[in-house]
Amino acid sequence: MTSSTARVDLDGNPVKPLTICMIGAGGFIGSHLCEKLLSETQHTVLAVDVYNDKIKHLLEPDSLPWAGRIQFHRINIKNDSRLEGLIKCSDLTVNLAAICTPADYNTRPLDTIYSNFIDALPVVKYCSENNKRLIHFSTCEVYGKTIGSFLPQDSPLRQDPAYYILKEDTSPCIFGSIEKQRWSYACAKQLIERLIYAEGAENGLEFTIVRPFNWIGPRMDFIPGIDGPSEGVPRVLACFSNNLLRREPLKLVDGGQSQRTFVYIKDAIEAVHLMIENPARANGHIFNVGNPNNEVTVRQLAEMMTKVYAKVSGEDSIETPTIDVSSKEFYGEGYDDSDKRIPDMTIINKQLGWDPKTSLWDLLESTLTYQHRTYAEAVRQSIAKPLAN
Ligand SMILES: NC(=O)c1ccc[n+]([C@@H]2O[C@H](COP(=O)([O-])OP(=O)(O)OC[C@H]3O[C@@H](n4cnc5c(N)ncnc54)[C@H](O)[C@@H]3O)[C@@H](O)[C@H]2O)c1
Ligand SMILES: O=c1ccn([C@@H]2O[C@H](COP(=O)(O)OP(=O)(O)O[C@H]3OC[C@@H](O)[C@H](O)[C@H]3O)[C@@H](O)[C@H]2O)c(=O)[nH]1
Repeated sequence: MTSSTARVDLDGNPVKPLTICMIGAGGFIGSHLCEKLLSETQHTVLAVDVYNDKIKHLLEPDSLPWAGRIQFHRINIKNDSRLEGLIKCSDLTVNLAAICTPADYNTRPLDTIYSNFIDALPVVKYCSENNKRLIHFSTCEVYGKTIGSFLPQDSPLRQDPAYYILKEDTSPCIFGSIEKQRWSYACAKQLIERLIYAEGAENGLEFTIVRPFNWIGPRMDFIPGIDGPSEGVPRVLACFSNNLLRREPLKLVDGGQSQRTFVYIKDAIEAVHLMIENPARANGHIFNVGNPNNEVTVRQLAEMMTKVYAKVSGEDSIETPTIDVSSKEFYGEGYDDSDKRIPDMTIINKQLGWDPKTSLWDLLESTLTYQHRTYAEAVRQSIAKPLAN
């Protein structure tokens, strides 16, 4: 539903309709952000991406209530002179474009570094030179490993939040050695954060940096062999969904001992919406966006997804629901992992009053219902095909 009433910001001031240049709009987060902005605001989106499959439902047909408020520009930001013009005619640029799947970090480190640092440079430059506001997507991976992970296994300090909670303004960024190429992504993201921060300090760039902590939900990544390459390795939600759809054991990398906090995409998009409409509260800040209450080990995530999938599909789970696999076998040489990621929420709570709401069980239930509806039949057919030939 398109809102017709005047919107107000958190301080009661009217929000005027903005033109937003959204780079990477065709991806997982971009598709949800486009949906939100089109259905609940009067803002206009200039959607930039090389793909538009995930936002096709927003672009066609012309009779959609928001027709005229979204334009798709098929642009590769690596080499397209149209980008500056789009940034110039927008009030705000949101940059989501990146290679951001861990399977690429150690196997395509050059592409990863170029995508996350070099390709983002012109975006920052055009915003700074044209006095345009920038919301840039970084990552929780900039924190790397926790301080606690370097303590002896039996140290009581490991239980002390001071050794593991990740705070925007005080936590260090702790990466592995250079040959652990996993950190190519985090390091590139860290450097672009530092560059944006410096543009703010020296040239007055109005910026906000977002550090997402494992946002998950419908349309995340792809199902290998269905809407992505058969040999592709997406992020964990899609890997486990693929295993469940194919009735294969879920693969636990190095025993699935790493811990993550997962936040529902729809909760997280609320936070970005608040940043967009409250520049006075968001400018100059780096925000963790995650759900500290949804922490699990990867093994626990696998177990919960198995239970939820059985419920939503009506199929019993297989006899051996998980198997262990080494990280070398799964990701190849140079993989390394973040041990634990709990976001401190003080800053976003104080500035924007935002809190995540959805429990892990509930967000998995709605997400796996979507995965089942969207993919179960296609997977069934792809499994049946080789037998028929
Ligand atoms: N999803 C998460 O939990 C998460 C966590 C941490 C950080 N992030 C960051 O958020 C951003 C968006 O992530 P996502 O999960 O939506 O990923 P995604 O891969 O679904 O979306 C990224 C989009 O950028 C586009 N893109 C990449 N390079 C481009 C280029 N050169 N020109 C034009 N378009 C290009 C891709 O086609 C894709 O549609 C990324 O910067 C990522 O690093 C996401
Ligand atoms: O099939 C799988 C896939 C993944 N995993 C494990 O599950 C954990 C989470 O894996 P993800 O693929 O979601 O990736 P990570 O959480 O490590 O990094 C992500 O976090 C933040 C973003 O910047 C990126 O989207 C991505 O780098 C890792 O410990 C990984 O080793 C499995 O055990 N099995």
